[in-house]
Amino acid sequence: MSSEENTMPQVALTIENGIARILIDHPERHNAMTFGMWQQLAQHFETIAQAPEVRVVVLSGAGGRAFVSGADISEFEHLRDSAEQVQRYEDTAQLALNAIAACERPVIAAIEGICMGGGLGLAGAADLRYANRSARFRMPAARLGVGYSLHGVQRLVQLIGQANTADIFYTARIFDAPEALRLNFIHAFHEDGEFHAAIERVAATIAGNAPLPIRAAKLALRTLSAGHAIDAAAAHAIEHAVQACFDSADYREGRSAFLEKRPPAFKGQ
Ligand SMILES: C/C=C/C(=O)SCCNC(=O)CCNC(=O)[C@H](O)C(C)(C)COP(=O)(O)OP(=O)(O)OC[C@H]1O[C@@H](n2cnc3c(N)ncnc32)[C@H](O)[C@@H]1OP(=O)(O)O
Repeated sequence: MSSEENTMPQVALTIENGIARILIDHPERHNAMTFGMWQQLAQHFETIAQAPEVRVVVLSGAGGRAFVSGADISEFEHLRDSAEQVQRYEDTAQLALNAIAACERPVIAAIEGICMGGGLGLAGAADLRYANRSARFRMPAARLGVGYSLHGVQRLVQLIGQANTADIFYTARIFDAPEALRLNFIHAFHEDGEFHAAIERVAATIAGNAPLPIRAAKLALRTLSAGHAIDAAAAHAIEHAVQACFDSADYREGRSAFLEKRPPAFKGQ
């Protein structure tokens, strides 16, 4: 038995230098998400919500060959053989995906290798998606006979459009990183040997920027992507978040740093 086979599937969180790293760790199944892993993922976002020092979250897969290969199919027999069980599973996965979308800090999906099924959903819930050149993408629902939730389809439509979503769903074909970029699913891909450094650079850049304007922008983006008219309460919440930027010490720091030709040091206040 290899050391990989001894690992317990888990989702691990570490926080260091303003960067929260969430590692999907189930490499012997290409980081397939078990029911327990969806629960752990949601819990980590609760921890992050209570950790004001976090400026950015990086979501990645262990082992170097996969980001996430989707839901763990070996559990389907036990967890998805009645309508209630399917609903419970969907609700649990949805809770984790909503936690990513609702996180006030930007979430980066670092897609190294396989990104399929629920892995596409997971990456799609993040704010930013970067892949390595060897990454492979697929929406295999139609090859497996599994249904995909309305939210999941909606998120893909928002990212890659209705026609492309239909294409990748109906054909269930594998596509590569250049095509994922062309479809607008990812922002960029990097050569395999440069991938980790590229992720570190973007995470450090975001962590060094002022948190309040980022928070206000994420709130606005999230409200706009809800797909319905913005009501007065939502508009007020966004205006409030924008105003908080102008009232902040970081705003003064940003202006001073610019005028003094030095890098800014933001405190998130
Ligand atoms: C609402 C959301 C629903 C979903 O997400 S449903 C799941 C959607 N995902 C998939 O359908 C992907 C399934 N996996 C594959 O098609 C293949 O794997 C890959 C193309 C990703 C990789 O192929 P290769 O490199 O040949 O590896 P390998 O030998 O197939 O995989 C190594 C071990 O990993 C297990 N595994 C891979 N993906 C999953 C998964 N999603 N759930 C459970 N197990 C998985 C395999 O079975 C195998 O296991 P063993 O070594 O015992 O033969």
